[in-house]
Amino acid sequence: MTNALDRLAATIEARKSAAPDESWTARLLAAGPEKCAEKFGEEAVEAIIEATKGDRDRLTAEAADVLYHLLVMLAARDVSLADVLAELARREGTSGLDEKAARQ
Ligand SMILES: N=c1c2ncn([C@@H]3O[C@H](COP(=O)(O)OP(=O)(O)OP(=O)(O)O)[C@@H](O)[C@H]3O)c2ncn1[C@@H]1O[C@H](COP(=O)(O)O)[C@@H](O)[C@H]1O
Repeated sequence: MTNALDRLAATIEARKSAAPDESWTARLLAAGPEKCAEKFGEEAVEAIIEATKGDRDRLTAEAADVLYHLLVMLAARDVSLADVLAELARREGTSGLDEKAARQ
């Protein structure tokens, strides 16, 4: 059984071969990775604004936009949701402080 995020990632992957006039995702992917990254940034800023205001429903909606646009940006660079989940799994059981030290 798949969850909504898995299904969304599969839909986005399938849109790589869809016509841009039939799908928003296909249009975004056709515009290139830089445009996908720009849209992700815009949606992230909108989520930040709602987080500072404190309206739960609006933040929830913006967070959904952020997740969608994150997956589109990753797909544009051929990074899969499975790749990201594997990286998160790798970090399980380690302290965030250890991870921070490893990056320095
Ligand atoms: N989750 C989403 C989703 N979230 C947001 N968006 C679209 O993202 C677009 C950008 O949002 P904006 O607020 O920036 O809208 P905008 O003002 O029209 O954009 P700009 O003119 O400012 O560039 C909007 O057109 C939204 O409809 C989404 N489009 C698609 N999905 C999912 O992707 C699936 C496939 O969609 P299609 O590829 O369109 O078939 C859908 O079934 C959904 O599950």
